[in-house]
Amino acid sequence: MVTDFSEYFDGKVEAYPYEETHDLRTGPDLNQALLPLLPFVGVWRGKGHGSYPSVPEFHYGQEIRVSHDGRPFLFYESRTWLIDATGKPVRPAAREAGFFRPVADKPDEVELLLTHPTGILELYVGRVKGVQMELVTDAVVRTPTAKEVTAGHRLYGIVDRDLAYVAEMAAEGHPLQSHLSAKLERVGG
Ligand code: HEM
Repeated sequence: MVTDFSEYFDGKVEAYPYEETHDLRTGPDLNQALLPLLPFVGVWRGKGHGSYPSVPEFHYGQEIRVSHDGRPFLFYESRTWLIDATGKPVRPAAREAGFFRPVADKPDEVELLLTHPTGILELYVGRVKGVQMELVTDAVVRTPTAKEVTAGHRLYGIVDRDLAYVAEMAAEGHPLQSHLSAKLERVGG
């Protein structure tokens, strides 16, 4: 095993040299394969509402960023925070990040790899129809300490220029059912 790396370091490295953007007016051209997913590129912010049989109803704020670097995939990240009845932040909540991958030669098909800091990895496959995207889990992988999430289903759509979605999950012995719904405004891109 190599333990002396000095021979690999022959000077300073510049910052990452390629541009990434959530704004279609700047940066690299959008890869042609991403055209069906174009409406989702941007920065989105809004409020959502959640529930589950074992969980009291909650409200949350959310920011989603969907960006590209010219290659045929989208980077996706979402941060959420619980809010009270007046909209005041209560605490940070779920966070997730991943990649949307269009399927070559099948413009209406998409794959999504999504990771959660709660020890869960979700692999979604889905379809894009106009400004709607429906995704179902093909696999869910969990660390030994994660909650028992076994399936997910998400429907995203552009509604009146906003990004709206509903998300269902099967977890902790409960069948697939609603956990989240939200509507987010475009705030960037
Ligand atoms: C907008 C994003 C989300 C928000 C704001 C949110 C919020 C919550 C809240 C407040 C709870 C109650 C327990 C707690 O306070 O932590 C909860 C429970 C839970 N959430 Fe979420 N969640 C989100 C997304 C997700 C996602 C994407 C998954 C699965 C991949 C997930 C899986 C779970 C599970 C397994 C539980 C526990 C259910 C049980 O114990 O029966 N959540 N969530």
